[in-house]
Amino acid sequence: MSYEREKIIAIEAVLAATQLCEQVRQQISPAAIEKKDKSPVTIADYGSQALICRALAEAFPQDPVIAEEEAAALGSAEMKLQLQQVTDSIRQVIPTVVPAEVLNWIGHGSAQSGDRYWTLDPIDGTKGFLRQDQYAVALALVEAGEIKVGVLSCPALSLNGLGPGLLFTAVRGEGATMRSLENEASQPIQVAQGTQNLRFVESVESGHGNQSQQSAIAQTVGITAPSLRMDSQAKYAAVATGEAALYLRLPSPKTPDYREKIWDHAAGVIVVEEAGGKVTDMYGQKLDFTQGAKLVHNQGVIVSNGRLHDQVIAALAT
Ligand SMILES: Nc1ncnc2c1ncn2[C@@H]1O[C@H](COP(=O)(O)OS(=O)(=O)O)[C@@H](OP(=O)(O)O)[C@H]1O
Ligand SMILES: [Mg+2]
Ligand SMILES: [Mg+2]
Ligand SMILES: [Mg+2]
Repeated sequence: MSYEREKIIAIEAVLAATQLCEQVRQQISPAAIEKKDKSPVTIADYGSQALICRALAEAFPQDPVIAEEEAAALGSAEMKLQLQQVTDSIRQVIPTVVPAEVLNWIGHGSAQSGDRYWTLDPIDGTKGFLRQDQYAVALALVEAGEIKVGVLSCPALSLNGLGPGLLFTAVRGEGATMRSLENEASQPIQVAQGTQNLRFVESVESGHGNQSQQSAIAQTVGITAPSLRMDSQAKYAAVATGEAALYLRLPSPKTPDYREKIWDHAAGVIVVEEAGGKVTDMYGQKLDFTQGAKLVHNQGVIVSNGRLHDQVIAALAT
């Protein structure tokens, strides 16, 4: 089956959401709102989710969407001002929009599961976004547990003389491409082929991984250079383009029972796989996208150029 229409709609929606995020970011300091789990969310996270869910609901009304943000939180009485700000940010794209519609669109992303579903992280790396650093808008289509389409926008990323502002797209069996956000011309991308000057990427936030174990494993497989620390699924883009050979995300000793969320990975996974790389959990198992919002059957995420993969899994087993 061809996924041409899905790809076109997904790219268009992610580009519109990216523009909204960049407009909010360019205001001197986008404000953080604290969620129930103490993690930050901003006007732009909600605006991005509203725009993308609206586009998906219109084009693919039957498809469930499993997205990060919840409408209930933004719809509460004490969030009236923030809901108005989200509505205002969307007004530039949809002049007639009213707050109730915004909540409906965000709520469209609250599906729990589906055989065919979309998964969306409206801003991945919200902490990076707030620091004016790396973040991503990440959208993927999953069918029967297999990721079929991934679109990943990295508005603050520059690579190979392109950017800042890159868009990565992958369709199962068709390869992965990269383009500038401004220019439609795209080029195929490929993971690192050689064995020289290899680097690895990891999260900026030490609480999202195990940095000491990550550097020990990298050294065991011959990577001696210090890690490249990056927020968001921009780390997957770094591996997919050969900028890094490995992305290590091992469970943090502070949150050993944490299970990864599907929207933090799906788009990045297909971009890396279609660029010739490999993604598994820390035990070498495939990530299982059939269990709803969380990767309940997996722990840790290992993303590599393929070549290094077995060595990393072997090092983790000892
Ligand atoms: N304990 C723990 N372990 C692993 N992952 C966690 C944990 N807590 C949160 N998160 C998720 O991390 C997402 C951001 O990951 P990053 O790798 O971009 O983190 S970092 O900003 O570079 O530190 C972040 O995504 P966003 O909320 O979309 O920013 C969270 O979903
Ligand atoms: Mg978040
Ligand atoms: Mg995320
Ligand atoms: Mg997010």
